[in-house]
Amino acid sequence: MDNMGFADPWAGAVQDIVAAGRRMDRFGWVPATAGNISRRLADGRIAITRSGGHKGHLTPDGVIEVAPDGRAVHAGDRPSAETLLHCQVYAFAPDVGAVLHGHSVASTVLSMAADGDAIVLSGYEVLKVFEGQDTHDATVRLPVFDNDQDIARLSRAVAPHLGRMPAGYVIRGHGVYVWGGSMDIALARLEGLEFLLACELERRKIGR
Ligand SMILES: CSCCC(=O)C(=O)COP(=O)(O)O
Ligand SMILES: [Zn+2]
Repeated sequence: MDNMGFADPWAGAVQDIVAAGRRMDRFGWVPATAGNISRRLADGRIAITRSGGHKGHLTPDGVIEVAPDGRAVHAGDRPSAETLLHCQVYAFAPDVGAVLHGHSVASTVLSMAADGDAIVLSGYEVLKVFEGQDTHDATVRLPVFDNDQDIARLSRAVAPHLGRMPAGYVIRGHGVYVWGGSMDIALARLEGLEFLLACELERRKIGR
């Protein structure tokens, strides 16, 4: 039995991914076929969404297995185009159990408007959703990487920064990557981060 009561851990991971997709869709973070979602099982297997489907309407068939190097375990399966970005987080952090990628309006707009290579979040109570933050009186730097259709090259740009990302990161004009020890933790971080980005967007609209 896993912690969700599933006798088959793979079925539990699939269910986590299907439910996460629905939740992200409710917030409007996975428009059209955008976004991708993965889960690492206790035995090291990685479950990830197939490329191209709507992540708010996933069925168990929309989730497939990839090896740690990102290749599909079963011939003919086409995993997310961004699988390498998930696998690099799992390789870097053995305690991570879920990785989420969404395309919200706030992350897309703010990353395109960012002057430098980060979005800076300061003074918000919700910063406490991130590991190591226990006060609103803090500044969290959300790194912004230039978008790249070459995902292997993009993953190489991200790699040196992975140890310094309490809130995940943003790809410019594209979306966010967030992770956590479990799917629930990853979702809570994504929700917290998206709340903060929405606040930042509103603040800039009113110019304060
Ligand atoms: C229409 S979104 C373009 C692709 C993308 O950025 C994305 O997140 C979804 O790609 P996937 O291959 O995981 O479906
Ligand atoms: Zn994407």
